Amino acid sequence: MLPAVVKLCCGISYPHLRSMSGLQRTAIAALGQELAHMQRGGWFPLSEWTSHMRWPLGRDSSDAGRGDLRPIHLREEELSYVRQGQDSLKTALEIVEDKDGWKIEISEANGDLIYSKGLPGARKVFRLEAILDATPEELYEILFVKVEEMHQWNPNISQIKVLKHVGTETVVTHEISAETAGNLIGQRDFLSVRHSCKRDSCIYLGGAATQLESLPPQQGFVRAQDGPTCIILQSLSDKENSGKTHFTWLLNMDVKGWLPRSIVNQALPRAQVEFTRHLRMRLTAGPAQGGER
Ligand SMILES: CC(C)CCC[C@@H](C)[C@H]1CC[C@H]2[C@@H]3CC=C4C[C@@H](O)CC[C@]4(C)[C@H]3CC[C@]12C
Repeated sequence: MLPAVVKLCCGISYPHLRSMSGLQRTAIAALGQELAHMQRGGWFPLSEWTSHMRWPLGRDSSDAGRGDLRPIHLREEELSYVRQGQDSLKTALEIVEDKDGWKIEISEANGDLIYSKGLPGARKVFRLEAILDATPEELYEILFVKVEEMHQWNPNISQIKVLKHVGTETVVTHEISAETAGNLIGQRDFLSVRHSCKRDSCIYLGGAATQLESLPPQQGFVRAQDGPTCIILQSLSDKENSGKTHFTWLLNMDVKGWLPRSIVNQALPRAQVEFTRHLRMRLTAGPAQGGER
């Protein structure tokens, strides 16, 4: 019965589907994938993920500077990374947008503020709020598009590699933090799915730990987990702040290993302060090696 109904619906909607573009096409391709999956006997409730297709992929998300040509035949594995990315962003935004229970952890002389909050399970998350002298697009370029260059301007990161691109909004990355003098936690590696989404005057970056068969935990490294995490880049339009960005960053990290919680809870907000300091230096100095900003 269900396949017959689906066939009937497809017949009726075929002319409309042909004229669709951008996100609509991706959504339809995703639906096609799901139906194929169901047909192969791997049924799982559609509603579990269709809710994410509408959000946070808003009407603008297809144009984060990347045109309209999108792969419409995502493989199931790739689709799963897109879903993980969207889910991480959604979960992280829920944490950030819940106004209860935040307390100021660090207040910097330059106005940057870091708040913290305990989540169920005794984990503490940190939220940095800062104003940066760059547009959201410039920051998106530095933080997402050129993520592999991050070690050039941030000595706390020793390497970031993009292992997989899924469309233009989702990547799987392998990150290795540096063994720096001030870092009591020691070197870590991370395997993360990172997802971007543009809506109105905001660009959102989400991320969470993921798995990749070809990159199991590496010998000699403690694999930490970053996320669900997000960065919100909100364009400021008032007179004195025009061209600037309100930068919100939720750090939600399980550093793993055997470490006293008090050490971890001091190191994480400090890592945020450091990160922002280097980001500002990158903004004033431009890229480390040639090229235009
Ligand atoms: C304290 C120790 C364990 C870690 C210190 C380094 C931390 C601060 C580093 C390690 C990996 C880094 C992340 C690597 C990749 C991205 C994706 C990018 O789009 C936004 C920044 C973001 C999210 C980085 C934020 C800073 C980060 C979390």
